[in-house]
Amino acid sequence: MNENAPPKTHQDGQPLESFTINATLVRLPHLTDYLPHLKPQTTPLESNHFYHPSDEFYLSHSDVIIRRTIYDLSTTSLSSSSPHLSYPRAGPRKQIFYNPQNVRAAIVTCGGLCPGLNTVIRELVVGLSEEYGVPEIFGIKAGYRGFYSMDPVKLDVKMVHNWHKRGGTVLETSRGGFDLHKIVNAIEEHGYNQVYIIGGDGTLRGAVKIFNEIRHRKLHIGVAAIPKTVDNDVGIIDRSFGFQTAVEKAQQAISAAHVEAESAPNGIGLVKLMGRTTGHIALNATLSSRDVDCCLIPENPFYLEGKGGLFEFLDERLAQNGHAVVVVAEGAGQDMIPRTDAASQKDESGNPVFLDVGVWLKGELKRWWERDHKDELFTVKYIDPTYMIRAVTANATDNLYCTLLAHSAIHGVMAGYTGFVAGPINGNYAYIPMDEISVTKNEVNTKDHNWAWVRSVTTQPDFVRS
Ligand SMILES: Nc1ncnc2c1ncn2[C@@H]1O[C@H](COP(=O)(O)OP(=O)(O)OP(=O)(O)O)[C@@H](O)[C@H]1O
Ligand SMILES: O=P(O)(O)OC[C@H]1O[C@](O)(CO)[C@@H](O)[C@@H]1O
Ligand SMILES: [Mg+2]
Repeated sequence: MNENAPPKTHQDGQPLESFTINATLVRLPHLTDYLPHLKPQTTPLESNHFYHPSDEFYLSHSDVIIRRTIYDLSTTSLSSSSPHLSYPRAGPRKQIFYNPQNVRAAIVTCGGLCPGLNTVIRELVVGLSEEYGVPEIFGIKAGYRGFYSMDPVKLDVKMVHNWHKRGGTVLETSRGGFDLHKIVNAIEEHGYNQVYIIGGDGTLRGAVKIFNEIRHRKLHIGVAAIPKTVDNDVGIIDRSFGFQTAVEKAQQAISAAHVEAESAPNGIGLVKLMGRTTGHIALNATLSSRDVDCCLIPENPFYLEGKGGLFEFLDERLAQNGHAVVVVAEGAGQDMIPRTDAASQKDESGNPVFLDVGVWLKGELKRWWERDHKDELFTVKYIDPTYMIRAVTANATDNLYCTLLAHSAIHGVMAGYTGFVAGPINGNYAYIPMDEISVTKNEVNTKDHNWAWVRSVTTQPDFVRS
């Protein structure tokens, strides 16, 4: 028998040419779970003269998106134990669970800025007003705390018409201030019956609590979240909005670092990029730039001294090329930086406050050169673009993405779904239960091809001590 011959069957004995996946449909919470007498009505899209809905236009329970599309047939059991999950496909439903005329919608943005926030707000307002004829839409100011401590802003289509051309969030945002009972009481008191929450992992954890409390109180209020994180650290979805814009913006900093480094004897250009606990921005900016000699991310701890360390690598690179560019994600190397100020280790949301790895690394590089190469010229130019990569207008791709996210969320809430997140899975828009997505984390997989590609492009060490 030829052991190298390709197998004819996979693990379950099915022929490789045709196989069956046993997928489970993830159930989304629906208003009728706790309001069984709620009656549906026909969507106003039927009579919207811009639409000519056919049966294919509408989606139903049977339209699903399978989460996982990549399998190794020789090792994966397709039919049994581990469930292959599928999610409801996002889009308009023929039957909705609101009279749009009675909808009072609230929109809130929480956490850090991200390119595209204003586009999502704009499209929520435009979609609710123009597709469904919703008369009352309110913006909650300054994140979660705004529900109970500030007056809302009434939003209309005219007001938001050019918001997609602005960075930041016109509604303002903040960290901290999550008080569950005050928030849900305020939602009830203001009569909001649809709540759209735009935010990252922390925001999603808060949104789950809001949804659970609303369900506990059996209120006719739909809650949808739209995942926002410039770090791209939310799991399940393909990527988060604004991430690509941030990667694009980071190119300017890397190019400048490269020019500075090239223009000096033994020049090092050091760029710190956002990425609290994940290195997606640093990784993607490195791969798209190709000027980078070494990319340091939290998922792949590095060290400075000795064999296989950063200094040895840079020594060789400077000897070869006369310059080098290092990109470091803000969350990398934190365990090596001396920390003295115990008081400010958490921000208002409870996130760890990081020490400046760029400033620290610049100091370490200078100390190293002074120690080992005292008589040779050397310079480190440190560029920290921080907020410049996120406080910008979304690019065209992200603007389109934000538009589709907002419209997906509206269709889902109108259809009675609640406690869900709208997001793309394998290029198609799906509804994902909030509690499921809130516990996921999208980290850089240092075992996959992308990270190997970074290593082969930069030829940097793997920082595994031998
Ligand atoms: N576990 C939690 N339960 C309830 N609320 C939370 C929780 N974690 C964070 N929040 C609230 O969510 C809001 C945003 O959280 P955070 O500042 O962590 O930003 P984020 O949503 O993770 O976005 P990003 O990290 O992209 O800036 C804050 O108001 C915070 O108080
Ligand atoms: O200074 P702020 O607004 O708290 O935000 C900084 C953090 O927010 C993010 O942009 C998103 O989590 C991180 O990359 C960064 O650490
Ligand atoms: Mg976060």
